[in-house]
Amino acid sequence: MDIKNSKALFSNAQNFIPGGVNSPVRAFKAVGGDPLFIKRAEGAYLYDEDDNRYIELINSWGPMILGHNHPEIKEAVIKAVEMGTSFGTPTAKEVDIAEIITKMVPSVEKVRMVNSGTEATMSAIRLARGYTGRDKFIKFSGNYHGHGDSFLIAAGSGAITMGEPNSPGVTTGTAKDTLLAPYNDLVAVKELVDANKDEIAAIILEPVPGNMGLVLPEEGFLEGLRKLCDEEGIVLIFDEVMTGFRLAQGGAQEVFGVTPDLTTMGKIIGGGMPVGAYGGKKEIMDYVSPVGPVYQAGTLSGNPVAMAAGMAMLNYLYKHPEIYDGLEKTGGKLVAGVRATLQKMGLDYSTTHLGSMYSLFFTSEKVTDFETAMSSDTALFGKYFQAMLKRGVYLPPSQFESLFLSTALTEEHIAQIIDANEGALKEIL
Ligand SMILES: Cc1ncc(COP(=O)(O)O)c(C=O)c1O
Ligand SMILES: N[C@H](C=O)CCC(=O)O
Repeated sequence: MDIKNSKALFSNAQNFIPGGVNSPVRAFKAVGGDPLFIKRAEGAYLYDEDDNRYIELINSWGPMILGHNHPEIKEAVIKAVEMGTSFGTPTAKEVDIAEIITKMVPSVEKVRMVNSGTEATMSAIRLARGYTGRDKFIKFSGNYHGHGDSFLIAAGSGAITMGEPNSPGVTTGTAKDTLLAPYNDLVAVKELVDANKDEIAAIILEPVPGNMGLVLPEEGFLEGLRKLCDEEGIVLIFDEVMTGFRLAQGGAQEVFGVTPDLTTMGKIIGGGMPVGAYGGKKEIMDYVSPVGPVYQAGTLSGNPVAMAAGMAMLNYLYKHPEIYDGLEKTGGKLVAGVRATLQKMGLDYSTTHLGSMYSLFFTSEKVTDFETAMSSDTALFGKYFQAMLKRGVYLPPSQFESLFLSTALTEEHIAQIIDANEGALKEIL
């Protein structure tokens, strides 16, 4: 595969951008080789600067659930740009998007738009603290909530991939208020709550973590957290930046039937533009300024072009609920094919799957938390990644990221990915 243009760009980029990238995992450090510079994308494909074509299994880290350059989203963005790119005033589009979000995610009675998932989680924690008058919160090892200081403690995603789950630069003062529990371990959470009686403002979690690879909640875990939060006056925050509008219109909370107090959103909500949001019970959301005392603001929040993209995406998903069954079937076929190959080759690697999210872990342990995810052979994953890339399939460049499928994938693409998987495993083992 000729990637000389990508190589030249990466070499020059390193002169001006730390590591040559604007987000660490993109640098391919965990899988070796040079990152590909992407020129354009259409449907299920990415095209790099050397005009190589790849079947897409990241989809911009989740947002592109309808594949790339979907005509309805493209048209909405072009129309919005023609009206002006930013006003810094309220707009009709913000009301429309807030209304549709509350319809799709009924636990969200009021919502505030921000510019990224990171802003959404930072704001939600501040709100929970302001509302309860308590300082501490519980997060789960290997869950990732963006790069806010108080979340960069045993963080997943790029933080594990780069070997920095606890980032330097986070003060001891900040870190002391972040309490850590193992994901899926209700007993450990109860012990933490007992040891910090009346001091915990919130429990925040990815209800279905995708940032240590895909991990599923065990039966009763989410329900147990809900009950505990009710008993202890703790705000339960589902970080649905990844799972929101992806696992169902109403996200993981709809799939598992557990209702959080606050929800953080991002990715799909912006249709590919930089958008995040946090919302939930009216009573809590009315603590946000200018109604309440908890301050949060943003020059570009509710940006009209971003809102147009997000609205087109949400409208499409709202009108086409059948896509979720379709994505579940596509995911099911892909994972069945991969499992069949593993069985045929006598391999006991672990797979996880839910709807349009999927992971293959290079470990024989059942992956249920950070510790079991970390038992994966990351060097082998790196070889697998390169072998898949050579076969025209673009995976997330880290063992600790979920794969994301889109509606643009056809049966033929799935068959190609299953073949590539078999070829890649035969090459590396
Ligand atoms: C669950 C989750 N929360 C928060 C974030 C942060 O979002 P962003 O990268 O848009 O800041 C991400 C992804 O980065 C995420 O996957
Ligand atoms: N896993 C991260 C968000 O979901 C990936 C995005 C990034 O770190 O660039």
